[in-house]
Amino acid sequence: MTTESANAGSVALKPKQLHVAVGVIIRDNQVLLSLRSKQQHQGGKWEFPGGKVEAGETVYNALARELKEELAIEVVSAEPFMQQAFSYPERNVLLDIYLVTEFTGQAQGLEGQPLQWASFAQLSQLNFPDANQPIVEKLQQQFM
Ligand SMILES: Nc1nc2c([nH]c(=O)n2[C@H]2C[C@H](O)[C@@H](COP(=O)(O)OP(=O)(O)OP(=O)(O)O)O2)c(=O)[nH]1
Ligand SMILES: [Mg+2]
Repeated sequence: MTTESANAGSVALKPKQLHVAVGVIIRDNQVLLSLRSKQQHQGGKWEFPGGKVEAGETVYNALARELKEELAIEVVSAEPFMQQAFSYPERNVLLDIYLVTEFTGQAQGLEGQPLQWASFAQLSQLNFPDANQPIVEKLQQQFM
């Protein structure tokens, strides 16, 4: 059930929360990042690839679908890492973050987006959406 339908009919509607499946794709101690296009929300910033969970979809399935659509990779193995809620002035997000520890295929920016592999230390130097700060910190604590 989406947040919206769960709240349908209630008096005080909660702000809409967008559920997002996010993949921290790790290979050889590096993480795959994708540049959000200028037209997107939080455009021009680096992201961990992923996208919105659709109605009736598991987070894992959403993650696998998005990584195939955006990067042409097939998830073989992924595990939950953390959840991060964040309120931007214009929307509330719930990031459902998975570690993608095994995948097949060579990552390409299928939507024309630049990609880069970054070390865990390099993550501190890059511009991410504000919601990502705790994710970067936890990754650095765990993997550096
Ligand atoms: N994928 C991703 N989204 C993030 C991250 N950090 C962060 O705040 N977000 C936010 C930005 C967006 O508001 C939302 C993701 O939505 P999106 O619009 O990119 O989702 P999508 O891939 O389904 O995109 P679209 O087809 O609607 O263009 O989550 C992140 O690291 N990765
Ligand atoms: Mg996306």
